[in-house]
Amino acid sequence: MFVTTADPQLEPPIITVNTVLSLMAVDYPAHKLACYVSDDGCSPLTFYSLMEAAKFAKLWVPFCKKYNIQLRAPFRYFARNSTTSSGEDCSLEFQQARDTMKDEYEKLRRKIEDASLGSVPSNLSGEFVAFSNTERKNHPTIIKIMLENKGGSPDELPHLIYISREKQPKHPHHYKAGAMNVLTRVSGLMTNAPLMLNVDCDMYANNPQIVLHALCLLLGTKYERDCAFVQCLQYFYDGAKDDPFGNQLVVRNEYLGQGIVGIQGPYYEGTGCFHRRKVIYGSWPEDMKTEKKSLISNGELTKVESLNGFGISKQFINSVAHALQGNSDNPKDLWSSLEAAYQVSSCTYEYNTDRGKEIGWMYGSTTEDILTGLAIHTKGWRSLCCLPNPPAFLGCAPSGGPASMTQQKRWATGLLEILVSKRSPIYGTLFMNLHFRQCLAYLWLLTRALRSIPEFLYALLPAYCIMTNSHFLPKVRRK
Ligand SMILES: O=c1ccn([C@@H]2O[C@H](COP(=O)(O)OP(=O)(O)O[C@H]3O[C@H](CO)[C@@H](O)[C@H](O)[C@H]3O)[C@@H](O)[C@H]2O)c(=O)[nH]1
Ligand SMILES: [Mn+2]
Repeated sequence: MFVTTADPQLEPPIITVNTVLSLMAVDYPAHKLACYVSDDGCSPLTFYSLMEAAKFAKLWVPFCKKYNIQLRAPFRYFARNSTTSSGEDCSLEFQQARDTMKDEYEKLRRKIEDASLGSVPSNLSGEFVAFSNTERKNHPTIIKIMLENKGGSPDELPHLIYISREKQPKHPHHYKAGAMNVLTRVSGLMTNAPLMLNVDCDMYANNPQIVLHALCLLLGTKYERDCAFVQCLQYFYDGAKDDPFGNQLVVRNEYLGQGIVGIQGPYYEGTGCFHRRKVIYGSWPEDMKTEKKSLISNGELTKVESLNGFGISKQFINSVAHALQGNSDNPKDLWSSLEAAYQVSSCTYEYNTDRGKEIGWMYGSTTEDILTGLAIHTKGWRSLCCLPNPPAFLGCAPSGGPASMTQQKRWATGLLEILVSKRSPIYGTLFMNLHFRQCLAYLWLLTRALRSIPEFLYALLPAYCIMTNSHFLPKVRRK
């Protein structure tokens, strides 16, 4: 489970903390889960908040599981009116536990708030030493194992790991796609799960059974090739009524998103998505039939050319071999892979590899999600849509004009970049395995910026007609 955050000002740590808590508490055996938080802001505040959250999680997760709480992001759970909702335990014991939990959450919230007002921790010592003399865009890698699941007691929590990848002004960091690639490598070394869920820091898990739902889809298909990833369509909480800024993606989700399920499947939307690790490592659907035995012998990648893209870390390449073979090779403890994890998070690790071009999260567009999904569909993979009730994840859409406009501009630019790049869907249909109708669905999305011209002219038309006293619609005739 990957959570990305980039800026503690724009994305307040309390929101990230809630997302992490909701993920830590999902209904799934905890020793099979690990939560990795990527912090592109290299912020001691984010780290401090997570440290406090890890302590709170030890109370919160058992509480949620014991009383089968449905909403496991505390800020949303406690924001509802204080009377118990239907289906919830009414016993005195539960009420007391709930009140204690509310107090504890309030303490956590206050600590984080105080920390963001003052500069906490005031002296960067102890756990925080790594953050001294760091700048947002110029600092070495910081990896902190915050919780480790030793696989013993049933009450244990998933692993929780904090990563702030190395950044240097001279080296491109590729924004979120870069962060996702580092997360993929580090998690490959540490836990190497065959499936990866990624969410934005402001998207909490709203349905505690979501992992089970997604697994049913991923494992329920007859052939793996039928499903490269499972996308839970984006829904938002407290969105503005009637979506005046169009950023709740109603059309994309309700109509197009569900419509293309019948072709090759939904777009990858950047959040709320379960990916197969193999697919991210560049597997083709055909590989699933032949198992690609030649690539691997004794669990080691053999062909030199197949190493391209995975870099120089031997330990990482081994983990890739296991992932491609479908073996689980959970390393015994997280600490043993820490050194290699630092190596693969360096900003030069990807030089001379195919990362971002052939494998991993794709570089070259600010909407790396659509580009990555397109690259997967172009290889002939399908994807599936997961729409459980209640919705799987709920996110936060910008509620004001300027923020929405920045977001729309970024999306429009990113989509246009894909349209004119050599990875455009037209190329994918003509020369690769993208289905024709899927190509049309991508073109609808990618031409979004171009559509603004006729839309703008259409919007000007009424004003023009009023000024010139003409009309563009047929006149209603009255007798
Ligand atoms: O350098 C960066 C920039 C962003 N992010 C993270 O990426 C996510 C999405 O960024 P945001 O600025 O919030 O973009 P949105 O427009 O809200 O996100 C939508 O659009 C993005 C593509 O532009 C997708 O990646 C997202 O999943 C999708 O929800 C957030 O968790 C950020 O913390 C990073 O980790 N590093
Ligand atoms: Mn966002």
